[in-house]
Amino acid sequence: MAGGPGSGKGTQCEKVVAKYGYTHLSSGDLLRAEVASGSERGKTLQAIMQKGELVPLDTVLDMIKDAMIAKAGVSKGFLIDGYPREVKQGEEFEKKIGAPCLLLYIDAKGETMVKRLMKRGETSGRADDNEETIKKRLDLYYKATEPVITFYTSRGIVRKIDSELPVDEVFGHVAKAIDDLK
Ligand SMILES: Nc1ncnc2c1ncn2[C@@H]1O[C@H](COP(=O)(O)OP(=O)(O)O)[C@@H](O)[C@H]1O
Ligand SMILES: Nc1ncnc2c1ncn2[C@H]1C[C@H](O)[C@@H](COP(=O)(O)OP(=O)(O)O)O1
Ligand SMILES: [Mg+2]
Repeated sequence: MAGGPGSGKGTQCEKVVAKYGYTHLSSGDLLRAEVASGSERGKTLQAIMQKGELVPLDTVLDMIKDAMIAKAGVSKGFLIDGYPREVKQGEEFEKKIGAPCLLLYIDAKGETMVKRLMKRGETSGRADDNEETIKKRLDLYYKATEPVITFYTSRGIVRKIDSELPVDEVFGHVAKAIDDLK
């Protein structure tokens, strides 16, 4: 699942898991867990995330790969949230793991994403949900992540979902895209 910061990826992933039972792997959650562990590596990651930048490709890909291996025997399928964030990440994923069958592109306007993140920041406790970092994350999204969507569009696996709608309506479209796979 791809989309800008605050577009609603996490919200939709939770609903997909409830309905389909896929294994949800969020690169952001994996990174925040490493930060919460208090490790040296976590400290380095925290500094990068607080600035709204991308962490090194190898770090995040290794984390996803390890999480996938841990669940490989019992998973009904993997729902990956927040990865790839740049074309190179997609290429490396395919070399090391495999090709995705569907890319759900959760699309909201820039101003909507900013509003949602400012609101989320009131309670999230996330170091990156502040005005300055949000702006940087959004810029980086347009620069680095939108090309990922173009790349997979040329493969014919992208389903673009309008995320300006209420959560349940967005989910209706997400579920339709997943059901169309079957
Ligand atoms: N369709 C929607 N309409 C209104 N608010 C939404 C919608 N989807 C998500 N939100 C809210 O926007 C914020 C960001 O959503 P989240 O799922 O955390 O996005 P992401 O994981 O893409 O950053 C959350 O506070 C969430 O409750
Ligand atoms: N695939 C990836 N590559 C590099 N950095 C990543 C990454 N996924 C997450 N990060 C880092 C940088 C992001 O700004 C931060 C938060 O990610 P996130 O939780 O997926 O954000 P959001 O759900 O708000 O879009 O973690
Ligand atoms: Mg999220």
